[in-house]
Amino acid sequence: MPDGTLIHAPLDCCDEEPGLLPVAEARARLLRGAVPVAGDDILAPAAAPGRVLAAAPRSARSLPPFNQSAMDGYALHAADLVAGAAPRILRRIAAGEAAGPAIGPGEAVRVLTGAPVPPGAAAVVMEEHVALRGDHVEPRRVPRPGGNIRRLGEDLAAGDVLLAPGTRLDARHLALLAAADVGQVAVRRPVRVALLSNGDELGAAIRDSNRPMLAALLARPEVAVTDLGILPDYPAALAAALAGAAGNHDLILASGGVSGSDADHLPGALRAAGGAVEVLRLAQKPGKPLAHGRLGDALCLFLPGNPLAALVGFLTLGRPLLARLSGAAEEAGPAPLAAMAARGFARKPGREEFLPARIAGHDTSGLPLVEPSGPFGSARLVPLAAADGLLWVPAGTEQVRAGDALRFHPFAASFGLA
Ligand SMILES: Nc1nc2c(c(=O)[nH]1)N[C@H]1C(S)=C(S)[C@@H](COP(=O)(O)OP(=O)(O)OC[C@H]3O[C@@H](n4cnc5c(N)ncnc54)[C@H](O)[C@@H]3O)O[C@H]1N2
Ligand code: MOO
Repeated sequence: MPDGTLIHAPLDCCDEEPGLLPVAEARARLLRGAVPVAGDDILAPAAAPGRVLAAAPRSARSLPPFNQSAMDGYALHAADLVAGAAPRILRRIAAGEAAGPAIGPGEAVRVLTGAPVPPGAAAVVMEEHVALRGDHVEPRRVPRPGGNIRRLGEDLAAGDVLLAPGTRLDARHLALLAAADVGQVAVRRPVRVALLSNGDELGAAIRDSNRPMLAALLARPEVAVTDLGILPDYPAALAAALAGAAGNHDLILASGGVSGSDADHLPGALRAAGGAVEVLRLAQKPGKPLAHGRLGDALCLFLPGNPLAALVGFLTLGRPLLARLSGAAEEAGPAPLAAMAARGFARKPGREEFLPARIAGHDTSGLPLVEPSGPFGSARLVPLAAADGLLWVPAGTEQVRAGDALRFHPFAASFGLA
């Protein structure tokens, strides 16, 4: 855990600065102090998309709930699964109707997709594969035993576990829960996040772009946000706001005022409020300065002020931290896609880099060809808005050449951005 110490690495250089912390190590440190929120909500599944399961729901029924026809056709007895058979059609069963009595040799039943097949039926022959002669059916293609019948319980037995705790419920899970007749699920209560921006300049000379960006990133069913607005560069006011928020939030998320200058007050304010804080300098570009800590039961994550740096810090560290707090099983997020550099560019080695990039085309195998969407700058929002995702460049790379294999985080797939 952070111990209240402010760590100031030397500021005399930038990308070659020694001792920068790898992002993976920073993520591990943040997650070490984070446990899922305690407390469940009991909800109807339809009210719970996006929420994280706290307990494993069990199926209230077997699936399929009875032997069911998978096709429009004719249910046949095992004795009639031979060439030349011509059983008599006894009746018709549609989906939702009762199966009725058993059939014997020489007997068939007209069945529609989803209908129960009668006892004694060994297979269903599709209607396209028969000839009808009066009230007799002649299979032209003999189905294999069991053919076109979905067997009772072949997918699930009543009482089976449907989903693991930690599952973030999405449309697929809602369909399964509905089919299995699950009326209620236990989900973790939302993670309570207090969001603030820090800086005297905000709202006047500079508009606050980080708060709406972070609020949009936090606008998810498993998160409940309190917007604390813009707080001034006044340590006592900052400390009071942090102390006030800590009592009833799981996470205080801020941006600005972390890089350690005489105008950066957030880490000091957290200490003054009685919290523990660790200021990090990450081998990440953008998003080098960052602080994290704890005040009472609330975790704190202070992102850098430059908007692109705040975004990258949120995506690489804030997202996994929120996932941990929410109890979600997936923490690292999806792996980046394989991509290829559409053109070359030089860079300073030393920090792994997340560059706003666009997909310029695809190679013959479908691999995306990506290139920076504009000049880089951690305060530049225009190339970010024009990007399709973030291109990831390893820390050691000095020169990217056209055709180089790269990794690319599409905004939608990797970060859930619309
Ligand atoms: N001497 C050094 N200066 C800086 C370093 C460094 O290592 N040595 N690091 C630079 C890097 S990298 C970043 S990123 C920033 C981070 O600074 P802070 O987190 O302390 O943020 P501020 O100084 O408060 O603001 C930086 C920049 O961002 C603007 N800002 C702040 N909040 C918002 C907001 N909510 N919406 C829009 N813009 C915001 C602020 O006005 C500043 O322009 O430090 C570098 N400096
Ligand atoms: O790394 Mo800063 O975070 O470049 O903007």
